[in-house]
Amino acid sequence: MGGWGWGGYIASPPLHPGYLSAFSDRCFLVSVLVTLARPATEGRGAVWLGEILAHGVYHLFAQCEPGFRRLITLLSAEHWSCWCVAGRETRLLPADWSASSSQQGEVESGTRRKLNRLLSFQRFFHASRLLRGLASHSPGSLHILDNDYLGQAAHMLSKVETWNFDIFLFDRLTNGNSLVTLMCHLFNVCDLIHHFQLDMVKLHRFLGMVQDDYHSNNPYHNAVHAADVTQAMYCYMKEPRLAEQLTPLDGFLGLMAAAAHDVDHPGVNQPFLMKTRHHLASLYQNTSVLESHHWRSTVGMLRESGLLSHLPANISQDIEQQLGSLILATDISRQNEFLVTFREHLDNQDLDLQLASHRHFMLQIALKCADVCNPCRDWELSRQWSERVCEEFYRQGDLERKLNMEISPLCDKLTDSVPAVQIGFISYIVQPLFQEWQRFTEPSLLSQMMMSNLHKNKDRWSRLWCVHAASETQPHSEEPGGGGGGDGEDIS
Ligand SMILES: Nc1ncnc2c1ncn2[C@@H]1O[C@@H]2COP(=O)(O)O[C@H]2[C@H]1O
Ligand SMILES: [Zn+2]
Repeated sequence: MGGWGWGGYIASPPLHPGYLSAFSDRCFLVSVLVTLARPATEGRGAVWLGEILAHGVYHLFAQCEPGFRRLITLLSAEHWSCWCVAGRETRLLPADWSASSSQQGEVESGTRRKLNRLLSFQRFFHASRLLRGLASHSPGSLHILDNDYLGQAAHMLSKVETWNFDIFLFDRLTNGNSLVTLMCHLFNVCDLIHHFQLDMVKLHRFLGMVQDDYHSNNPYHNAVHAADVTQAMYCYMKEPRLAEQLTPLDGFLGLMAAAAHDVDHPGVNQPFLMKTRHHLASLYQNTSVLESHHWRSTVGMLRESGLLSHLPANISQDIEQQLGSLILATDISRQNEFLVTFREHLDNQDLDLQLASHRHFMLQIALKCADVCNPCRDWELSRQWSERVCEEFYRQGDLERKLNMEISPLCDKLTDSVPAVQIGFISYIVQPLFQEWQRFTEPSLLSQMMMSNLHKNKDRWSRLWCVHAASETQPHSEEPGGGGGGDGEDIS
């Protein structure tokens, strides 16, 4: 059961040529574009899509409209700011690009005309997806559901603050739109739409983009996880000690950060990105690589949707920064840093939630709790998350095995069983954090219930681990790691 590997990052591992296969086509495309758009090509003034097409990736364009949002985010992070579309050709230009006056004039008028039409460009790809039968779930697809389903979903929403809220069922009832539906509901009940004078169309567009940018083929890091974390975050922000002090801005930030905190997660972890020298790892200098990407992608979508465009620039900038600080706090390698500070505050009893900085710290802690709260759910919900997260780890491990790379901790399906991974995760990550959370929220029925679930679930995984260990010694042992739920039936 040893070998708990949080934070065991690999320093400067070798580049493996096959690493791109770990990513979706969209990630691959962004990788190609960013490589081609690097300042090394600056001498030529522009990078033409035609060249990229010549690399044989055109078909990827048609599938990857969210990639363009990320691309723009990434490029703007690297001071590439000009974007224009001319016929079938797209140029990516550095902000300080200089060229002959005729070229420049052509580009400037093209830019003026086309820049504002980025959304039309996106619509082109949406249309393309529709034509090829690849339409994704969108908020608009809700109407195809039977009224019974919508009625049941609405009924669930009326109890959205209950801890045994079944997000998997809710996702089915909303036809895969759990994140959008949940967020719209919570924004309504928290009066955020009215308070911030939000445009409902823009809000829907933003939430639809966020939901679509989660990878639905990830077993764990998908939009349902985001919805689950958002529901938990809402429960935590309703804890009396916090709720009494939170401002509408805090509520807005907490829910937005929860919904977007893992957006565009590739289904592999930071060490994997580092050892395969993925462009995101170098862009963010091997530090909070995924979290930085989640944040920058969120900012890109916020700006693209125009959701905050009616607010003064200093306010929207502050919101973007605070979202960053919240999302970056979910980096699990920073767990100890936050835990130590949290404990110190509780020991010294010096948390003053009238201070914006202290409220922000508590939002960071609440989001961290929400992100790892799945072992505190009812067994049936908790077990599903455990199996999903391990499945994602094992996929990474299988890929590493295939690529002859060292298999990352927790990712080897042949040695890291689901019960063993769960016992380690609960003992080293979840329990220490929730013990402090319980101190902070005391007296809280929710915290009591979560701690009770946590202990029961840990006991159950321990029993399953014994069953698993015993089966390992039998001549006809079962496939390791599989069917935690099935085993659960045997021992209950
Ligand atoms: N039940 C679980 N078992 C093991 N690891 C988990 C579990 N739940 C969450 N995690 C890990 O904790 C991390 C918290 O941040 P992420 O959601 O990015 O990724 C999560 C997983 O890597
Ligand atoms: Zn997460």
